[in-house]
Amino acid sequence: MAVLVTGGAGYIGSHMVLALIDAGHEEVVVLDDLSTGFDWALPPEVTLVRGDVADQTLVAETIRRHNIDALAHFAAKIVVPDSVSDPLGYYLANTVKSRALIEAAIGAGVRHVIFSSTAAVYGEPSVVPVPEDLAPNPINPYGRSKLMTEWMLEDAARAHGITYVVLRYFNVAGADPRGRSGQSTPNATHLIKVATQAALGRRERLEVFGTDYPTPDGSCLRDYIQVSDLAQAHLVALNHLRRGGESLTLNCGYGRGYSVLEVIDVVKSVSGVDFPVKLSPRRPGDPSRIIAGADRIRAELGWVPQHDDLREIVTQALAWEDALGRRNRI
Ligand SMILES: NC(=O)c1ccc[n+]([C@@H]2O[C@H](COP(=O)([O-])OP(=O)(O)OC[C@H]3O[C@@H](n4cnc5c(N)ncnc54)[C@H](O)[C@@H]3O)[C@@H](O)[C@H]2O)c1
Ligand SMILES: O=c1ccn([C@@H]2O[C@H](COP(=O)(O)OP(=O)(O)O[C@H]3O[C@H](CO)[C@H](O)[C@H](O)[C@H]3O)[C@@H](O)[C@H]2O)c(=O)[nH]1
Repeated sequence: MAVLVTGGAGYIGSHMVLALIDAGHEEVVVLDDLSTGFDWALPPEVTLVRGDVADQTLVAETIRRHNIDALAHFAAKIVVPDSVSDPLGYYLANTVKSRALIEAAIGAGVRHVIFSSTAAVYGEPSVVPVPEDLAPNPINPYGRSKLMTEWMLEDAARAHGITYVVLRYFNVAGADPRGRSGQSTPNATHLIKVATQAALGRRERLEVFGTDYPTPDGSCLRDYIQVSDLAQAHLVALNHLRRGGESLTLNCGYGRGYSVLEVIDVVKSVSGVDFPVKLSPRRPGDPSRIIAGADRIRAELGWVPQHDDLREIVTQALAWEDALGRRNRI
């Protein structure tokens, strides 16, 4: 039995690949078009199939050739403000292409699917921390594009007798503690990544998007989950499904929120650099606060996070950014 990881050359997918290899998993096959991912992020024992998740012939051939029983679907477009300016591009990448992938995968015999969903499906939640059974109400095309895929997967699983785990990630950050992978996307927009670049002098300054939100310091609150902890959540989800466990939808977060200004303070403190910060207007599509109700995944899967510490997350992100800068100069 082998696992197909779509988007495995990307930030989170590459950590899933490392987690599978570290756990001694059989064959790991990555399907990635390298649009935002990097082949060098993959260990040599992994098979990389370069292509599009919507190429049904390629998907079916890959699944049959490698005897794949489980699919972990990470490939997507992921930038919330881009989804506001290019909604149809996001519905194509995240919804239409996922439909094609799910159809081809089920047709070729895949039994289990783990899907990378997002806290963005909750929109501006009425309850914080957000429980999984709160009715989703996304406020941007990114969240809607992912929610539609959740629904397709749920319906297709019921109709075709397969099982799935939908993982709704909150804000993913940090890097592999052994320094093998991290967030490498050029022009990335994620707060901790951008702040570490400012600390290392690779950006002139950091902009804070909105200081008039109804939060204690006026900036947005987010629940930052360390990327290897998140990869472990996928491993336990995979084991659950292979043992015959039922389909589940689970939040992935620590259940605690930090404001944008608090995150900046931690990055300044860890790096020792007082980089310039500009207070700017709100960014389109941003909810004011989003924090995970984090109990269900622990109860259902026995997931135990190892890196629930913002200073550790920032330290890893800084180390990765530093190494990436040196690598790119070579
Ligand atoms: N980063 C976060 O904070 C966050 C939060 C919630 C959910 N997610 C979800 O996690 C998943 C992974 O995100 P990431 O941060 O690793 O992003 P990423 O951009 O680093 O990785 C995406 C990978 O998918 C590949 N890809 C994109 N479209 C493809 C296609 N059509 N065919 C084949 N490969 C394709 C890219 O080349 C890249 O390697 C996404 O589904 C995203 O929606 C991310
Ligand atoms: O330079 C920056 C970058 C971000 N922010 C702020 O920091 C917070 C976090 O922003 P990110 O861009 O890091 O992350 P998002 O919360 O927008 O989105 C992330 O988490 C979501 C779930 O909460 C989605 O899953 C999405 O894929 C993922 O990018 C937001 O309030 C944003 O306005 C800034 O102030 N300045």
